Amino acid sequence: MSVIAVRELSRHYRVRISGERSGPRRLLRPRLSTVPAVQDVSFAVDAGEIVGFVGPNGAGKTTVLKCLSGVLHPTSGAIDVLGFTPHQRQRDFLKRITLVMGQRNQLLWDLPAWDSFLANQAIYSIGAAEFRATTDELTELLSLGSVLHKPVRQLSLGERARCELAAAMLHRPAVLFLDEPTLGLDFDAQDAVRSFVRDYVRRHAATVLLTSHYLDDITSLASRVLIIGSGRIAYDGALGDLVGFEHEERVLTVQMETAEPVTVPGVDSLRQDGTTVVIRASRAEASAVAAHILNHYPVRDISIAGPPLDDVLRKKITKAARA
Ligand SMILES: Nc1ncnc2c1ncn2[C@@H]1O[C@H](COP(=O)(O)OP(=O)(O)OP(=O)(O)O)[C@@H](O)[C@H]1O
Repeated sequence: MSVIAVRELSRHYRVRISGERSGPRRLLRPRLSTVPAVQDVSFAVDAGEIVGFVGPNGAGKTTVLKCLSGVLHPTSGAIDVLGFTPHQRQRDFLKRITLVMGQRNQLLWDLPAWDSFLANQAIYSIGAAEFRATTDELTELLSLGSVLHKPVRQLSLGERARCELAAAMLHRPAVLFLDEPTLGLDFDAQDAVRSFVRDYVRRHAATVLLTSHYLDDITSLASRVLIIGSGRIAYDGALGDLVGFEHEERVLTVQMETAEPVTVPGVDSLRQDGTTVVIRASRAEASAVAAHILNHYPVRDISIAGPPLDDVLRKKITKAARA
């Protein structure tokens, strides 16, 4: 059963064209043009799925997430989230979703995060027992501890990001729209956010739509990806299928006994660093390349693998950007 259903969603922005008129005419009757940010986007997400939503800058990801969370009204098309029409912003809808943006700013700067949590408790009418249980759970999952009681301005970026995430989750949403949740964080903080999302989904069977330019977020959390390019969906399917589909390339990593330079006839993509040789070859050529090296050079170890998932995804995103 779909928790999110989007049918032929389009969202345009009206923007002022600068420089075409001058003086009072420019202010009174500005010339406007239409930017089609998202066009005819359709997809559905089932309960408990984590779907990665990726694409180049300006492809329309944030616009779709804002439409799904009711911040923006679609220009045309239909959206259903948990049986609600998001732009109607019904209270029961808002209590079951969250939108987390990379540039977060819901915590009050001069106060401890705990005070903002209390404000959210009132906004979402969370009962005392539920608030205690949820804050205990979030404190454990996000390792918040003493951080909650220091003024937010004294926190590191990573500590602040974890508090912001917790603040956005106090009402235990069933659907999470996460827009660049690890933006600007160091590796440890990125890991903390990822394992939080994984655990939260497991505990609460939540549904997640996640955008990120850090492809590690996508490959470590999502089993399915939506790729958007120039406002249109370019791919919707399992991550595994994407790899299988594009997976024509093989990467041979060879550990040589000596640092003697290696050459393979007909192969351009060969990098050698001392005794380590890395060769990219087509799937059809890979075994012949391996045989050539084994026959002509002293080899300590050889492995053949597909390209890293990140590479496959990156290529697909670049292709979507050009389409
Ligand atoms: N308020 C706005 N007014 C006019 N145009 C806008 C507005 N917001 C977004 N756009 C345009 O709509 C398009 C899609 O923007 P959007 O922010 O949805 O992309 P994105 O995929 O989230 O990009 P990024 O990865 O850079 O965050 C872009 O061309 C952007 O310039």
